[in-house]
Amino acid sequence: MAAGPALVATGLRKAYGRVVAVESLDLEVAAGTVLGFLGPNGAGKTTAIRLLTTVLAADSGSFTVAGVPHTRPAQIRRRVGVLPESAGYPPAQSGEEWLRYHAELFGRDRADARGTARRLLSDVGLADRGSALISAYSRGMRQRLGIARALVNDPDVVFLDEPALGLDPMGQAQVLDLIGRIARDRGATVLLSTHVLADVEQVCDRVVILNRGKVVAEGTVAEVVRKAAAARNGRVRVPPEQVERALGALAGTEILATANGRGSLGELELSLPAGVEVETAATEAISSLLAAGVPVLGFSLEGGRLSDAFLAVTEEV
Ligand SMILES: Nc1ncnc2c1ncn2[C@@H]1O[C@H](COP(=O)(O)OP(=O)(O)OP(=O)(O)O)[C@@H](O)[C@H]1O
Repeated sequence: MAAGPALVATGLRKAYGRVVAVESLDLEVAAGTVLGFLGPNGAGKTTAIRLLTTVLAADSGSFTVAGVPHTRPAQIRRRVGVLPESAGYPPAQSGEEWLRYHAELFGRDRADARGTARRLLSDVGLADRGSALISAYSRGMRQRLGIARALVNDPDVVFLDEPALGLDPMGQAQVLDLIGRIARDRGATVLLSTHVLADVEQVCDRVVILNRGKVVAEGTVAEVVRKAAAARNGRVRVPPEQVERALGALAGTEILATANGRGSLGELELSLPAGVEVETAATEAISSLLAAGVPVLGFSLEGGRLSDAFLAVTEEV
């Protein structure tokens, strides 16, 4: 594993004729990260992956993968693994034959290639199906075989373009588990392009959201949510006989509190006016309640979701 960031892109641009697919991509991804690479249809994700894996040449800009500059594409190809958006599989080969073939392409001798193929089949949960023809594999098995192929050269950076597309819930869970293990057990960096935001919340350390070929949000899931779609509503629970006193205490803060609905049970609904910073307001509300002698039995803010943040930064204006 190279020291330093796994991926760095600066001002990367690619146009297809008059369609600018990637306008100016700036990216820095620390080694070992599982990065969610998000964006609406046509945002430029697949094009960016093709650029970073040297399948396509950029119009301008520069990048490094595992410290290797884009001017050395052959060297980059040895350091990356790719599951393309629509991977093709030879139906008349077995999973093991196909993986062995790819291991040999990366220069392994026959015995080594066979060992690698068997180990990878086991890693992706296909150990007992290695000798079956790929044509007999389910879609989920094919996706896992495709991920195994992406790992055949023990890559530093693995690019997965929609790996769980079209899979049933069991297949999706297996692929997600596999992605987590690629980073944990191999120390590899994973760039995961997907539209399934719940998957991203589950496995990704960080996210990048692209829109119209540009990065429009970047950070941990929590950071992106906080910046783009922070919680604006919440609830506090106090002893029912303290509701009036609690309302009085909160009246002096920036949070708007009401005792609608479940007030008789001691539950107050809270809402934060636009522009009020969440952490500050929450701390102020709890301090005011405690200073007024009102016990706080529960306090929650309805967390903004990644999907809210995604819509906030990508919706058309
Ligand atoms: N080979 C091509 N020739 C012409 N235009 C292309 C080509 N490939 C992509 N485009 C255009 O470039 C833009 C970005 O496409 P790209 O496939 O990179 O987006 P994406 O974010 O991967 O989308 P999706 O989520 O739908 O897969 C789109 O407007 C698309 O129509």
